[in-house]
Order: sequence, then C-alpha cells, then structure tokens
Amino acid sequence: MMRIAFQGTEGAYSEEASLKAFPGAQTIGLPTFHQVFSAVTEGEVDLGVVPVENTTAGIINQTYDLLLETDLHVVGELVLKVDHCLLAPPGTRLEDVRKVISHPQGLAQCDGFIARYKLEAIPVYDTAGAARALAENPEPGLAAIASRRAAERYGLVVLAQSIQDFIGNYTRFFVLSREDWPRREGPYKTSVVFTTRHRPGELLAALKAFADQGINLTKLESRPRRNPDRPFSPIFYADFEGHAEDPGPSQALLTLLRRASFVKVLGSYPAVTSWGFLKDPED
Ligand SMILES: O=C(O)C(=O)C[C@]1(C(=O)O)C=C[C@@H](O)C=C1
Repeated sequence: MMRIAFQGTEGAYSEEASLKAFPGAQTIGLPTFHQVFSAVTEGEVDLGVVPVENTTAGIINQTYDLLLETDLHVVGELVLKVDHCLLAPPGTRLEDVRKVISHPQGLAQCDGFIARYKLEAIPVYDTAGAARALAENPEPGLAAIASRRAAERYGLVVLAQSIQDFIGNYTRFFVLSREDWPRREGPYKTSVVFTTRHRPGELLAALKAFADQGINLTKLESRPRRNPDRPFSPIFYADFEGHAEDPGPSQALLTLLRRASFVKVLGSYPAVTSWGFLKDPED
C-alpha cells in the first residue's frame, strides 16, 4: 500500500488532495512541513503531498524554502477546490462566535468573513487540527475554519459554508518523491529554481531563454535567498509548460545554466490541465 505523508491532522485539505489523487493510499499526518520532507527523504513514506500556492492567499513560503534545501523530486501537481466552513460544537449559534482558530492559510482565505463578523483570528497548525482541538476542548464563543469533512470527522456542526473570500479558492499541491517517475503520456510542466548575477538585464536574459524557445511560463515567484553575505538577494522559482528533457526546454535550461549563478530543476510532472480536476463531485 502506498504511504503518503502530509502536514496536518486527519481531515486536512492536504489529506483530501492525497486521497483524491491516490485512492486507497495510507495517509500519515505529521505536525510540520520539515517532518513531511524528512519522512520522504528517509524512506519512511513513499510520497509527500505539500501545498505550494493558493488562488486567494498566494504561495506557501515554507514549502518553497524546503524545496530548495532538499533533494526530493516534484513528480506531480494536484489542485483541490478548498471550500471552508465555520465549525462549532452543536448548539452554538453564529451570532455567539467571537474567536476563530484555523491554519494561517485558512484564516487568510476567509479574511473578509472574519472582518465582517469581527472575529478574533487565532492561527493553529492546521485546519483539521483546529476542528479536533475545538471538539476536544469546546469553549463558548470559539469556532474553527476547516472543511465539511473535518466537521463530520470531529462531530462539529457547520454554522456557515463557503466562507472563503473567493468562490474560486483552489490550492495547488506538489507530490514529492525520492526518485523521479518515468514519463507518461500527456502534457507536462517543469518547476525550476534559479538565481541571477547582480547585473542589469540578467533576469530579463534568463526569461528570454524560455521566450526564445516559445515556452510558456506559468509561474514566477521571487523569495529572499538565505544568504548572510547578501541579505535580500532574490531567488526565483519558475514553472513552465513542457518536460525538462524536451528539446525546447532543455535548450532553454542550458542557456539559463550558462547565464545564471545557480539552477536547480525541482521536477517535471504531468500538468493539471483543467481547474475542474479534483473538484468536489457536487460542484
Ligand atoms: O490545514 C490544512 O487543512 C492543510 O491541508 C494546509 C493548507 C495550506 O497550508 O494551505 C492546505 C490547503 C488550504 O489552502 C489550507 C490549508
């Protein structure tokens, strides 16, 4: 049986994404992203599933930083529609709620709702963990933001549903593996990390390497590099359409390698081509 590690507690969105992509897998919730990355690295599990970005709240910084520090391969991407609910112990009324606990991403994705109801937002380490903690230690006026699945698992009621700021709230996840996977049929995407020299036009030249090959970039993210000698020098994360071994991408990567001061291919993986993929059946 395939073993998949995710960050969080049973009922987390990361677990839901894992099970939709790998039905029947054994999912193992771990408290931190560090532990997920090291469980895959040490061979304690076959795969890790970690969130990378969300359409409402943006990137998950820690995932990006760990991708740089470890040698795992990105072998897949998953997209899950994240539909947040306000959960509370049975008998609670919406107007009684004063404080809300959830994962920082869950809180960020429901910022408008939290402001409208003047709730105090308290971050905890995952959405389902918030639901479980609330069920175990109910407190008057306290609610959690998590999925309907988490409500069912921990015996809470749904006071409000689809409370995220945007209905089109999707989270994208990476599937991490120790070994690269053989290539399959269909369109691919590739994720790379690179840094450029500190000279005018270097980022432009790096991006031109892709443009010259007619390659479509689907993402460009900049993070501060953890370099004590050059604080705030950026490191770039790019995704593009195609497999790193295709003629166009391999030529672009070669050009990038010649110009950039550092290049790392995180992986090539089958692209999720429709945002409907992994949607809830009732949508
Ligand atoms: O807390 C969870 O349920 C998670 O799976 C984590 C996480 C995240 O880190 O982005 C995953 C999906 C949602 O965007 C909210 C939270």
